[in-house]
Amino acid sequence: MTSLEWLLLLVPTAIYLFYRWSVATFDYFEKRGVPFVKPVPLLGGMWNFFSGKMHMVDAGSLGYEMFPDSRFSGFFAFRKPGYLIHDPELVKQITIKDFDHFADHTNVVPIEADPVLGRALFFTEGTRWKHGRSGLSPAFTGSKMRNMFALLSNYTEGAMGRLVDDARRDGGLELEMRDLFQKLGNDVTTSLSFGVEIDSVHNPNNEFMRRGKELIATDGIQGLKFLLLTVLPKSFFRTLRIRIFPKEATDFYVDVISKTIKQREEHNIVRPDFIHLLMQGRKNELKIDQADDQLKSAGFSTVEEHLQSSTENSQYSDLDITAAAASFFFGGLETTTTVICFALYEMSQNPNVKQMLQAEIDQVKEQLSTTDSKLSYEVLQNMKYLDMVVSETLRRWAPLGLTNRACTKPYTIEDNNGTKVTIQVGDLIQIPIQSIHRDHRFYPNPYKFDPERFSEENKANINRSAFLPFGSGPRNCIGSRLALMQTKCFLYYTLANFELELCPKTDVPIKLNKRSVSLDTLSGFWFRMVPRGEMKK
Ligand code: HEM
Repeated sequence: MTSLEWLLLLVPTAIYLFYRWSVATFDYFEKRGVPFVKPVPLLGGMWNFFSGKMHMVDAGSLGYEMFPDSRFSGFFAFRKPGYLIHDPELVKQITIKDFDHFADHTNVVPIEADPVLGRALFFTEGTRWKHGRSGLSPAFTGSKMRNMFALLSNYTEGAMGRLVDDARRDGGLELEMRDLFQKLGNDVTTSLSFGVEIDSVHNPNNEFMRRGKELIATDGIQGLKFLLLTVLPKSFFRTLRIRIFPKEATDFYVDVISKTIKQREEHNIVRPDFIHLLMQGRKNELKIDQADDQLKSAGFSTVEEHLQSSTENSQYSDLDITAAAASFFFGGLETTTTVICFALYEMSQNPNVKQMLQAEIDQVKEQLSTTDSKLSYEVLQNMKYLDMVVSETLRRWAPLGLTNRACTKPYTIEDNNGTKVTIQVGDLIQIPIQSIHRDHRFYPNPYKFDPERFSEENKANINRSAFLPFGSGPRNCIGSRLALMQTKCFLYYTLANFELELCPKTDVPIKLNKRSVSLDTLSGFWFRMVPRGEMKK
């Protein structure tokens, strides 16, 4: 045969074999009698996201809408089959009671590939995770949050004061809220996690802001790597030494942490932040406080810690401390910014909610000024309407609309029609937080923004298994208290200082950016900020 004839034979054969390989797993659910979302060759259910048809969370939760009567359905992440768990009681069983069958998240980063991300809690597995979680959890208790509150509150009060000055000087400010609260969140996280104070609103090009953006990027190549972590074997990243975070960003943070620790040790500096707590941790001095019992709740949405805390033998290296601090950035910045932006947007559409919240804030301000005191952690936590608004925002606009688990021990589940299947080690599990939060069976009129759902009288009717903004079980969000404290503090000072008017640049109703991995809008959240008492136009 001539070369051309070989080519004509081999190319179609290779294409055919590749096609057969790409669809080889697609009979997985049919064989097991599980309803499933029809996959597209090679991409599986990801096609709906890659083609721009759906947001990643909607594409991943499609089975929930398609099979409302099933407790679970099947999906394909590329070629890999996975189960979407619809029934909140089954979610609870998997994440709490039978946690030892689903102890890991699916995206595990080997430390040989990425020394920082591989040590960050969300991306660790097995004993490394257990050790890390029980060591870190004493740093997130109510008393530790209360000790950090002054740093957070003083910064936020100062930042809002500077914005009021800017607005007075310029006759109002027109700002995009995601950008603004990312800067404020970046400054707070840098202060609490790295012990450094910055002002990113007035100095947006500072290195912490630049590096912080690199850390949290979930688009482009970094985003693709995160996606591939779910479906490719860990050995792929380990063998090829594929980093997720850029090396320069990692080196920058390790250097900052090492210098800060050295300086604090040399000069006996104590600052109530995470570095201090983690330094205590490595000396086995980080303990649960007596006050923690009373300060357990930071509001309706707080999740409980399931593991026994322990800092015994926490041999934290500077790299471990850097990884913990970086993971707070990664886990906390986008998520808290999202809640604040959507809360402000919803209040612009529901002026009665905004008025009630501002009335509560004004009352607190008044009480504080008569006793000449400052806002405290306890006072903030006692603000009932603020808690209702934050809980409803977390329900309506859950920042992480999907979370996952990897099966670590075989597990049998049964559907309403009696079909039983055994989930095998390594199989993917997705938990559709957003779909559950928007299901009329749990929340009547689910698309209505209605903080009254969480009022004293009504909250007893909420099915706690169907409220999952911070996930569930031992792998729930370790930072829920910090997230709630920061979100409430930002909202308090924003609404205490400003009237916010939505600008025409922002779409109403809001249009989501389907290409974004996080919950983001196409046109941003543009508001005109006018200092209170100066409304004009
Ligand atoms: C409103 C803000 C936040 C939301 C909605 C949120 C939500 C979540 C969710 C849904 C999970 C997965 C839970 C699961 O799989 O069951 C998670 C995990 C995690 N979050 Fe958050 N989070 C927020 C803020 C924060 C903050 C401020 C921090 C740190 C300072 C943080 C650190 C983490 C970490 C480290 C994990 C992994 C825990 C583990 O695997 O053991 N998050 N978060």
